[in-house]
Amino acid sequence: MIHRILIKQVELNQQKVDILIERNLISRIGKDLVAEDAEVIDATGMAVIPGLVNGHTHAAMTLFRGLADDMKLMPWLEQKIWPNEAKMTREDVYWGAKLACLEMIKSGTTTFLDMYQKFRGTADAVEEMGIRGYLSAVCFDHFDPKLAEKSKKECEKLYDVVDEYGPRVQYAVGPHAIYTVSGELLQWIHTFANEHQALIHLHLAETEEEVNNSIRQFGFSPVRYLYKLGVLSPRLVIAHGVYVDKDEIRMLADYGVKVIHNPASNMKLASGISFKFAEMKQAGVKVGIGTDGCSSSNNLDMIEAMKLAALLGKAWRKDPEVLTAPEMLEAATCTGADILGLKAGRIEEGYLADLCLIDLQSPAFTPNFNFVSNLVYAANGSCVDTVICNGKVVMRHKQVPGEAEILEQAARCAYNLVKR
Ligand SMILES: CSC[C@H]1O[C@@H](n2cnc3c(O)ncnc32)[C@H](O)[C@@H]1O
Ligand SMILES: [Zn+2]
Repeated sequence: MIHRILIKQVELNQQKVDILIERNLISRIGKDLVAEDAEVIDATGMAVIPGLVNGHTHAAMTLFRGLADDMKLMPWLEQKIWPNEAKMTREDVYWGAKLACLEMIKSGTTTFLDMYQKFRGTADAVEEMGIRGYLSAVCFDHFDPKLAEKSKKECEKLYDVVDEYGPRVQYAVGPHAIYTVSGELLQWIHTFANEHQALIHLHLAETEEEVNNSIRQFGFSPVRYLYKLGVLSPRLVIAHGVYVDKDEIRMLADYGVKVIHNPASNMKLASGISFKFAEMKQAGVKVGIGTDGCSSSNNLDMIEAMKLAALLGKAWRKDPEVLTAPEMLEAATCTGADILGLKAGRIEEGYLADLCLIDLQSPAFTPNFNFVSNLVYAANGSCVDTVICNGKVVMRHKQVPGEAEILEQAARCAYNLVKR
C-alpha cells in the first residue's frame, strides 16, 4: 500500500489548501482533496513552509554548547575546541548529532550540510532521526604528506560507507580550511569529487587573519589561491566567504561556487560582519544560510539565523531596504536545497515532501498582516508544530520520539568528555 499523508486546511500563500503526500513526494495541492487510506493531519490554524536547509554546521558540536564562549576563532579552536574534539569517541559524536537532529527538527530544519569527524556517528544519528544529512568526510593534512595520504584513504573509505545508509544520508568531502589542508590535497579532493559527483565543503575567507596569512603563505587571497590551484568548481560550497572582493565574487560566479552565510558565528567569533549577500546574488552566486556549529552560534535555529542574516546585512550597510524577509526564506529553503542538488525547498507537486507546519496561534503571528515577515522577524524555532521529511512525520505537535533519552545521553557524553 502506498504511504499517504493528507494535510487538510493549511495556509499556503494566504490561501487555505490541502496537500497530498504520496510516498516521499508532494503529489497534489488543491481544495477539498480526498485520499483513501491517507493519514489525515488537521492543519487548521497552521501555515506550511518548506523544511529549512542548514547549509553549514558541525552537528555533534552541540556537546560543546556554552563550553567556550567569547573568544576569537583561532584561540577558540586551538585552546578549547580541538583539544576536546581529540577526545571524542564515536558514541560522543552519535549522541551529539542526535541532539543536533532533535534541535533541528524542533526548529524546522529537514536537511543539513555537516562537516565532522567520526562520520558514522553522525550518519547513524541522521538515519535514525529521519532527516537529511549531507555529511562531509573531513580532510586535514596540516601540510604533512603522510597525513594527506591518510586523509585520502579515509575519504575513499567513507564514500563506500555511505552505501550502508538510506538515501537521506549523502556524502560530501570536507577539507577543513586552506590553513589546515595543503594545495596538493585540495587538488586531489577536486579530482576525487568530480569522479564521484560529490560536493566539497570548505571553510573559506572567514577572518581577516586567514586572508593575511593566505597572502603571506601562498601569495594570494583565499579565493584567488583556489583559482590558482584550479579547484574552483560548481561542486564547491564555501562556508563563510566574508572576505571576498569584487573580482573574487566574479570568480565564484564564473565557476558556479556556492556560498553559505553564517551570521551568528561570524558575529559571535567577531570574524566579520560585512558579508556581501547582495553583490553575490547579483553576480549570480547561490547563497544559502547556515548556523555553523553549536559552540559558535550556540543553537541550530534556522529561523533565528534568517533574522540575524537580514538584520546584520541591513546594519552594516546602514540600509533597511536590503535583505528582505522573503529573500531570507528563499535562501534558507529553495536556494539551500538547490546548492545541495536536492529537489526540495519548494511546495510544488513533484517536489520532495519536506515540510513544516507553523503554529499561527501565538503572539509572533498576531496580527498576521504578513506571514513571512512574522516568520523571519518575529518568530523563532519554537513556532514549528509538525515536521515531515521524505514523506514521514518526524515531529507531531512538537513531540519527537525519544527526546528525553537524547537529552540525557547527550548531557552525559558532554560532561564525561570534558572531564576525560
Ligand atoms: C573536524 S571537522 C570540522 C572542524 O571545524 C571546526 N570548526 C567549527 N567551526 C569552525 C569555524 O567557524 N571555522 C573553522 N573551523 C571550525 C570544528 O571544530 C572541527 O574541528
Ligand atoms: Zn564551520
